[in-house]
Amino acid sequence: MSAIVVENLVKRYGDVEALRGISFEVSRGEVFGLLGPNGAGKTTTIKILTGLTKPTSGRAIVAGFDVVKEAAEVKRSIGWIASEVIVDDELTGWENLEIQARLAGVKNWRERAAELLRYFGLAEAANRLVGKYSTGMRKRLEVAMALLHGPEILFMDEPTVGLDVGARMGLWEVIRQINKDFGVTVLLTTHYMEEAEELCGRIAIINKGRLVAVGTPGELKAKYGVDVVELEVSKPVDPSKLSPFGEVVVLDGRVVVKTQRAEEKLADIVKAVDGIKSVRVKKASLDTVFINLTGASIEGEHADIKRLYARVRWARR
Ligand SMILES: Nc1ncnc2c1ncn2[C@@H]1O[C@H](COP(=O)(O)OP(=O)(O)OP(=O)(O)O)[C@@H](O)[C@H]1O
Repeated sequence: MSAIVVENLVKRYGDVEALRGISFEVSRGEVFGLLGPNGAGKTTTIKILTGLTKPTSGRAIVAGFDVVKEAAEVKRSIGWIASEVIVDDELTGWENLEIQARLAGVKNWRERAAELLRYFGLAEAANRLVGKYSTGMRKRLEVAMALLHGPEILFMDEPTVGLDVGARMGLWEVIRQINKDFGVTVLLTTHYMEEAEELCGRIAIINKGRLVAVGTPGELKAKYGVDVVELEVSKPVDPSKLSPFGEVVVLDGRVVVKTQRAEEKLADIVKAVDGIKSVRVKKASLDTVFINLTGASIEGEHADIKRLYARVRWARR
């Protein structure tokens, strides 16, 4: 049986059509990634699947239960980790787990909490204030809290945003381990292609509320991979000068040329354009699949920090 079935999901917020009819399935035991540029509808999808908001139309079945008609059963079957901080710094790890147990109504939680703390290497730190934990320890505690009631499916909305490289890779390892050891199905959203490629068996790419591709990283690269030449320009560009080299997308201050064997064409491409400030060539990869399908470039670290602050502000509202 599938862990998640999404059928023609539509979500409107007033005039904004956040989801325009998306459908996909996630098998039990999969690590499945939802990828898409800002505003694509990733968070909206997760909110519907976790029962935080209702779809305008369409249907979603999570762990065998309808997200609208059987919301309580869905809640019991899933765990949810947001990118914004959910642990309380002024409590110990153990106390955080206790609060989670009470919120989720977990009986006999003490044994399970002790087992999870051991599993995540936090047993010795259990009675220390979380404010004194390292980032990696906090993340492991968050995962322990989400697993306390024994969910079948774990939803993670941009789980590694704002983490440094070490903590990010540590969390990847945790996700792989819990998937293997507990058989938990994971649906995560991410902006990082590397993360999707490292972790996800299959990936769905969403753009402007529509699902534009789904498959394993290998399948997506074989089907949609292109070389991308990205030019940063100081003057407007006439796209017809670049069209002999491939498909041209003109963005704000940037031009993207989607092509094959980019290295052979680079000299001619550069000659055809005035006012080039910088040139970047990306060989076919999941990055270029994403650019090809969404026209969006991948966000850099700077944008990442801005996103994190925006999310923390949002979480505090
Ligand atoms: N509560 C809301 N009210 C009105 N519009 C909303 C609301 N929540 C989301 N939207 C809009 O719906 C669209 C999809 O948003 P969503 O947060 O699902 O995208 P996302 O892919 O998660 O983006 P991001 O990566 O930036 O978080 C956006 O246009 C957004 O502005």
